[in-house]
Amino acid sequence: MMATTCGQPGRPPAVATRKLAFVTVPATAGTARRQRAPGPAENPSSSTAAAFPGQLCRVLDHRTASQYLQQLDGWQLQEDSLGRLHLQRTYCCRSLAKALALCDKIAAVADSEGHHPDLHLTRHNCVTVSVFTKARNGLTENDAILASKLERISKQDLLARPRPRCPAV
Ligand SMILES: C[C@H](O)[C@H](O)[C@H]1CNC2=NC(N)=NC(=O)C2=N1
Repeated sequence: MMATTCGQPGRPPAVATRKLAFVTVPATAGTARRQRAPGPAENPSSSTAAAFPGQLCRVLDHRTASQYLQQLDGWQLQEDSLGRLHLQRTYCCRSLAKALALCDKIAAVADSEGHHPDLHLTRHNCVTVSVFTKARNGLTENDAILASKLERISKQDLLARPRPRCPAV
């Protein structure tokens, strides 16, 4: 099911569910309930596939965003030059080819979700992933869900091996 994104004319909300597929909405997120867009065969694995009319695509403040961050190991909150919050994480890979293979895996998840990160190749083998909702010019629940799904990508064969620690002298 083609994902829809924030800011599009919302279709009439269907059944609301509280717990998002991959992240738990912090209690302080208010009473906003996630509405799932009706669809011929709702794709449960594409949890950002729901239309987010109105409040559900509300921009998260720093405090709420920080609560999502507690469930996203390795991710950070970054503010860009326009003051917009992004979820950001850098993966360093074994080679440029492996970094591009990781980008390919990320792209497949993003395309299936209809929600996309910015990807930056740095230091020849590192991929910095930056996620925010462009249609809302800020961070929304969709971004936390996408980050959570990117964490589930199998990538151990692509990531740089941890450097052996020098034995204590
Ligand atoms: C038409 C298309 O679904 C929209 O442009 C989607 C594409 N992917 C997206 N990705 C992100 N991060 N934010 C968006 O607002 C967004 N909109």
